[in-house]
Amino acid sequence: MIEVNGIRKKFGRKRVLQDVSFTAEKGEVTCIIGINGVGKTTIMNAIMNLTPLNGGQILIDGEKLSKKSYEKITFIPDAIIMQPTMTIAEAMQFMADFYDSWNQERADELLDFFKLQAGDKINNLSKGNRAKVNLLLGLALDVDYLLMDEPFSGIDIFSREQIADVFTSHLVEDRGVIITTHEINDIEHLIDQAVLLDNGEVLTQFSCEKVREDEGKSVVDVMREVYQP
Ligand SMILES: Nc1ncnc2c1ncn2[C@@H]1O[C@H](COP(=O)(O)OP(=O)(O)OP(=O)(O)O)[C@@H](O)[C@H]1O
Repeated sequence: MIEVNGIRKKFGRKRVLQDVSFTAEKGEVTCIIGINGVGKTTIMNAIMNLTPLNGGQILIDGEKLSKKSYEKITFIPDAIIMQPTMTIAEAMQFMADFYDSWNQERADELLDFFKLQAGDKINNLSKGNRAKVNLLLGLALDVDYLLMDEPFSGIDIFSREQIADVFTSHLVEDRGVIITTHEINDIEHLIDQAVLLDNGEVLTQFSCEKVREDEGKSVVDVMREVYQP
């Protein structure tokens, strides 16, 4: 489990995270929801230990963040970081050379799943296919937790559906996934836990299935109540 306990972050005088706490379990997709600029990326960076905090702490499976955390967790940014002149096969080879946790079998399966051609140059791919390659490179790592910043942003409906399908497939399996979004509509069906952020604070965290079953509400219904009381 990833436990975010009361984290605080200031940039200069600006308080971006006031007191943020939530948990993300293995085998679940946890979605951090909030408008632009609310601090979602800052939270992801904090979990990856890429930004110093002004308070609070983050535990992964009960342990404080350290270099060892990177064996358990990976961050999939919202844009591909590979050289655009590389082919998909070259990008996969680069990852295989760099990461011990690279799982070639899963990478080949993902290539198939997303109907990508290994010989295609990243430069020549559509935005949707680039997003799929980006996801492939992250999902092919054998790590327990995957962090993704806005994986559906600016992608056409068909690519979005294919990307959504991977979350419910064995390719994500029992791993823990944290995604951020400011646009919940298309992905509501694949998230297990929702964390609603505003003004640098978590307004509420809830199980989407539980509110659906107990109260007959969708995530958007809860968002309306919380953001527009
Ligand atoms: N390195 C930085 N220096 C100064 N301010 C920063 C820095 N990084 C982020 N901020 C500010 O912190 C706030 C939160 O930024 P963050 O990128 O975490 O928001 P976000 O919720 O991910 O936004 P978006 O949905 O637009 O990606 C913003 O007001 C941003 O301008």
